Amino acid sequence: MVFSKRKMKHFLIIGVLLVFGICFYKSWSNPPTILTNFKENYLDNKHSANHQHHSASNNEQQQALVGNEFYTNSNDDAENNNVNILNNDFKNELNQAYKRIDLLESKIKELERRIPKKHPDVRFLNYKNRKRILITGGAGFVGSHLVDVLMMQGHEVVVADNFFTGRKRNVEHWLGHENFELIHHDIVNPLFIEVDEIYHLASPASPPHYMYNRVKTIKTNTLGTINVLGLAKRVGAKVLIASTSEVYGDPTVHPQPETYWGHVNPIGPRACYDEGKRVSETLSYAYAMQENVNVRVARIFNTYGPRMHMNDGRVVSNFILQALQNESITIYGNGKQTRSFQYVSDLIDGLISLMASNYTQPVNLGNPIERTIYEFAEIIRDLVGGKSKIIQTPAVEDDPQKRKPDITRAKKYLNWEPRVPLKIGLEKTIEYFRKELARSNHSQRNIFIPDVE
Ligand SMILES: O=c1ccn([C@@H]2O[C@H](COP(=O)(O)OP(=O)(O)O[C@H]3OC[C@@H](O)[C@H](O)[C@H]3O)[C@@H](O)[C@H]2O)c(=O)[nH]1
Repeated sequence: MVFSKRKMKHFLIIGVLLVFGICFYKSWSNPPTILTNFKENYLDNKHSANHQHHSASNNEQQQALVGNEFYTNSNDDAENNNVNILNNDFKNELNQAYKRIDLLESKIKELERRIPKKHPDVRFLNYKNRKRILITGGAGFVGSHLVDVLMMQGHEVVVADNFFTGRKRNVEHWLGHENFELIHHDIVNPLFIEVDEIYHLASPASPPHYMYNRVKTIKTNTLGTINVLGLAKRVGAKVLIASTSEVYGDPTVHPQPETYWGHVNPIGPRACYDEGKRVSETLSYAYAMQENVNVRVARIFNTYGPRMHMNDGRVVSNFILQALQNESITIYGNGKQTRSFQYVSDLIDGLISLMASNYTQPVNLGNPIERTIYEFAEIIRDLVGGKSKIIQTPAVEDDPQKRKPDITRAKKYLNWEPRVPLKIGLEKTIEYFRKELARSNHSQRNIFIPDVE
């Protein structure tokens, strides 16, 4: 049988209408559970709302329809329970989603705070006056403050750091600046770059840090210094070696002038650092005499200030953190041992003056105002204003009993002396640690591990 095109079209339309009709009838007479509930309850509620609550506003009626009561009016308990569970699950999920959004927002805010809005305005130096300066350990406490000053002066600064005690955070405000470069490099391995000056600060400096891996501390101060002096020799750079008051050991001369040869235990727990620095000085003068390398040696005394590590372990950070948290302030030994503390900005001025000078012998850089460790604990407790007790714990081995720099040389050849009073410097440092504590408590609370798949 042959149908015309027109008839075929009619059959097709009738067929489609039939299929739709059957589907519609089925879904209305036997709809899924939730639809059934909705249909019945909607009609029931509408009916009772019309008859019993004529005065209720439209708003109230709507709330009755969409709220929990909507489901509790159902006759089918099992279905009703299922719907309640679904409803609670949905609410829980929604609450969790809100919490996650809150956490994400606080995380984003924290990240935004860390993105520098704009680099600090540095001075412009012309090609003739601008130097390319390498700072080993430039992401550390002292190094990063030196970076700031040299960058502000308009120089090009290259930081090489292995981030053992240094932190990217200390220099992150310079990342992306055209005059700044950060290299993840351990100076125990040679470095081949072109520079005019080198500040060699790379080495852990706090006793617990330098004792943590003694062999590595010796390598850094011997092989590391050889690599720096070799680089200086190759490219004709001037180099400043960061030495330490620890080269005087537990001194028998007081205060300590640079001419004093020291009193060091070569096999004691501090030897990796103090003997390491003594070899570092020896290497510097060997390269100066034999290879004509232009060296400067700074003997740095106890220094404190912002950007010290929370886990630094030295007396200033320990006492401040203990006082801020109302914990006991722990003195190692009887507290009669002395130290002289300089603020970090004074040290940076001294380092830059020494590099710029023609003076090639070692120079002490430190604050000559001496205090016992017990006095120091009291000063910090009073400045912080807490109620910490001051307690004594066992003395540490080979702890130098007296230390105070003779700064006659620095005054004479560098025209340098410390300017920041202890109280002012400590207040800035306390403020820094207060913020660090708040920050670490905050980030501990907000540890966020996304579980989105
Ligand atoms: O919690 C503490 C920490 C330290 N101390 C004492 O405080 C004094 C200073 O100790 P630090 O650990 O701060 O530093 P030290 O003077 O021993 O060594 C420092 O010397 C000069 C720098 O070159 C070095 O950075 C560092 O080695 C020591 O007598 C130490 O025993 C405490 O009584 N309690």
